[in-house]
Amino acid sequence: MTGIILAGGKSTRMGSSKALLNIGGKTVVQRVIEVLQTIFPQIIIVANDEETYRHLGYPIVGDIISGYGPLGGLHAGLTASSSEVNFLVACDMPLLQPALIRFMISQTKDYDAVLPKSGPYLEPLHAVYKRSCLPAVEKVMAAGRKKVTSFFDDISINYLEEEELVAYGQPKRAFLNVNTPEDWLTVRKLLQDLEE
Ligand SMILES: Nc1nc2c(ncn2[C@@H]2O[C@H](COP(=O)(O)OP(=O)(O)OP(=O)(O)O)[C@@H](O)[C@H]2O)c(=O)[nH]1
Repeated sequence: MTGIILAGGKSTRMGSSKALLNIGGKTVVQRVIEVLQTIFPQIIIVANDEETYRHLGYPIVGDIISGYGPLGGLHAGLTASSSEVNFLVACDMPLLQPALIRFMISQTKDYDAVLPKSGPYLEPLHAVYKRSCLPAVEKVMAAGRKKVTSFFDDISINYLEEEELVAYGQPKRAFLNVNTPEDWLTVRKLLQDLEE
């Protein structure tokens, strides 16, 4: 199994790289890696500025087709991966929970993807995608479609409701991501409280 970290974004709303925000001596992306390391023998970082992430010591691949946002990152990650089962995660989710991820992985049988829900919302950047998704991803990208969900009609998906997920952790907290300086204030406080 492989953990694929998406780190090819622009962090426009934050104004500086979200992945490199530091709290307690650890950056946000280091916190993502710390959790993935406990589960995945392989980790791939999909980023377009290799230098920023080289210090982390994991393989870095760039988008093969740029300008497609997280969908392009998924495409590059699945193409580089040698695993059937892949967990895709954004680089800005520092509160990941291993038990939740393990549960999601255990639900992959007979499906191309496992998508958790938070209330009515899908969490496509905290989801399992098998390599079997690649043809569908390539097809929508060839048609110029950029939404990360645009290939979902062409694959089989196991949707996991929040009610199922709460047995394995606190999904709302695990899905928290840091888009703006205000988000960072909230998440940083949460991390501080958890680590006190
Ligand atoms: N590989 C890759 N990852 C991307 C790309 N765009 C966004 N991501 C990643 O996808 C996740 C979600 O990205 P967003 O928060 O929607 O976008 P962002 O560009 O990082 O931030 P904003 O500029 O503020 O919208 C983050 O982990 C990003 O690093 C891309 O074009 N390629």
